[in-house]
Amino acid sequence: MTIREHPYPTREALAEALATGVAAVLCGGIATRGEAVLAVSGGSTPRLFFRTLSGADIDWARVTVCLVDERWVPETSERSNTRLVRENLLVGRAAAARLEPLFEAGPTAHEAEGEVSRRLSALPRPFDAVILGMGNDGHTASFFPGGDRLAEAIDPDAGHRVLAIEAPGAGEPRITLALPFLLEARFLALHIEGQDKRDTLTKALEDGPTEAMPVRSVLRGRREEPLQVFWAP
Ligand SMILES: O=C1O[C@H](COP(=O)(O)O)[C@@H](O)[C@H](O)[C@H]1O
Repeated sequence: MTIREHPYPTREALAEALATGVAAVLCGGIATRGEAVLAVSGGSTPRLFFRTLSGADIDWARVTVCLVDERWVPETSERSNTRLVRENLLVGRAAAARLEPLFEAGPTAHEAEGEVSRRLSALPRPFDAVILGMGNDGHTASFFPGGDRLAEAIDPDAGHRVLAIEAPGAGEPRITLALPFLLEARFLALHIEGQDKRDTLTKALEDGPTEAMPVRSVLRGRREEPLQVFWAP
């Protein structure tokens, strides 16, 4: 896959640029399909981008937001990616958007996998925009090194599935969209900040097993359009 890099001098400038680009893609999706789907990552990096995007002039009532992965914790937990999205993206103008959460209260991630997969597979595809993050262990979404179902999750022929997954470095059980959901997106971005993540990306772009740095499944994935890498120190 071609990789196009967009370095910015500050995190604020990055958030503005990424939000402007994503807003344009969502408006395009609404114009052509009548609705748009945005899949975002959790963790700590996207907060400022979310806040910036939430003020964009979009017909948010026609936008569905989902996560690319979720930690299997309720929204009362500070670790909840859904909570991050609710508190930082689905505010202001973007409060009109519809959220399709990955977490379900009650069942385990494994038990919920079928139902969550059914809900996500019902969304219009390809998704208009998918924004990935990356950890310094080389994970993206919940494709963690050592994940018990990593091979299934990064299988390009996995189909539009959602998988429960556990890994030593993941903290808690996870649920993640499988690779095909990500690679087919109209706009696919990797959003990373800090020199450490730049160095991790440089390493991931070198030769080596995909399983050791699962972000390579995206970097090496089959896709016509480039992967847009947004980085700021
Ligand atoms: O656990 C997760 O981590 C990654 C990276 O998070 P960050 O805190 O380093 O920004 C994130 O992309 C993923 O969605 C999340 O579940």
